[in-house]
Amino acid sequence: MSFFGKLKTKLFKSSSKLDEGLDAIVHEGDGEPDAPSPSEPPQERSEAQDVPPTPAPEPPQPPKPRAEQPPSREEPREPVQPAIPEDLPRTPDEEAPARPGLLGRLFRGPDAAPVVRRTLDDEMLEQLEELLIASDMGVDTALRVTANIAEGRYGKRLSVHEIKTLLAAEIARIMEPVARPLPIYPKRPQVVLVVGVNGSGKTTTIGKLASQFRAAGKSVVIAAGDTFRAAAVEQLQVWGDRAGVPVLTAPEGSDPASLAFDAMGRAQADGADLLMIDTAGRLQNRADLMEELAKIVRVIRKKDPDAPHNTLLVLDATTGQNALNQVETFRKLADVSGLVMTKLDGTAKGGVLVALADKFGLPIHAIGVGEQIDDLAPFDPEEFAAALTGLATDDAA
Ligand SMILES: Nc1nc2c(ncn2[C@@H]2O[C@H](COP(=O)(O)OP(=O)(O)OP(=O)(O)O)[C@@H](O)[C@H]2O)c(=O)[nH]1
Repeated sequence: MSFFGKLKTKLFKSSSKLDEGLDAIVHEGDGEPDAPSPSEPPQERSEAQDVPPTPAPEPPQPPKPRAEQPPSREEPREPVQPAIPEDLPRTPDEEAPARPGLLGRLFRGPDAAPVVRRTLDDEMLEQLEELLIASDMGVDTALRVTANIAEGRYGKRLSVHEIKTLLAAEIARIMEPVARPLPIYPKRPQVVLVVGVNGSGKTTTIGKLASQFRAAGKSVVIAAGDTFRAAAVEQLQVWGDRAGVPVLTAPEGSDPASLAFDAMGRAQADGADLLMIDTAGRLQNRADLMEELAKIVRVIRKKDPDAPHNTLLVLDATTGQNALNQVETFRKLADVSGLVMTKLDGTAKGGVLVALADKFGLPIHAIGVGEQIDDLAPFDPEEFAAALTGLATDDAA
């Protein structure tokens, strides 16, 4: 509940864009209110025959007590479900599902507005495609999603809620295979190399992950491998202090590979569970960066031939389609094993995550939904799809 509520709130911009767009599309066409039949509840209950057959609809949940209702945008903070793997200790309330209940939707009251529907035709499909492309889903993904929505429904009359339900199901289907927490191996230390352009949120993500692993009883060491930016090192130290994790640093301008080697030695000597290595993100000189990353990998392999065990690429959601280029670039620079998408809060570009999943199929380990230490959550496709399409907002109404 808590995470769903927060994501819903945080993804407000993305969902409102799709929300408003879908609303406009349905109302713009031949959208006519359906005559309410005596047996039909006032809101959109006839959708059941049109919602996609897979994935299966969520079972109805009882209505939540008032205190658990999603927060208003003004409400300051709400705990986010940790992004670390599920076999690590969790607090009980994290398991709570968050689907608003069928009853909640049924009991909207007799005064609810009549349902407006529009016939699904070429023009409407084109408008849907454009809307999805404008939401940063990318052309290929937008076309495929729209085609899937249209299949078997061409000529049928659909309401906004029905389209959102179909869209959310399509998005969740694309995202399902990539939603995987950071794998944890029995190997000690498990070395996690963190790469990404400057400002993407690497430092913050390392701090958040370190904090979550610490809270789960794991010992963590951080290496401040961006030795060219004193500010980056300082920032990492602040995050390390917050998380209660040692941060190994080296003088400005010194060789990051040498720091990584020392950090590996320290992590081994300490019996640390995890070593997270921050790296520089200067894409201006790709050859240098590639050599730097390759050297880090070479030296840590002297101590463990299997290291790094994970190479996390941190991407900033607010860069939209540019995130796709960054994945392509960093896959050439390093053996990227998974993604973390930051800054999904307050951006209208969340759709890029769908394009990334569709195009690369790389695991999405976690998403950043804020600047605070607990603002890193596991990636849940259904919650994300509901939040992105505005379905969550509907349900909460
Ligand atoms: N709103 C929001 N801000 C974030 C999130 N993650 C990181 N930030 C902010 O993004 C900015 C850049 O984050 P950093 O962690 O410094 O990024 P970096 O990749 O380490 O950048 P360099 O140190 O320049 O290499 C900071 O102001 C963070 O507070 C997030 O999930 N949401």
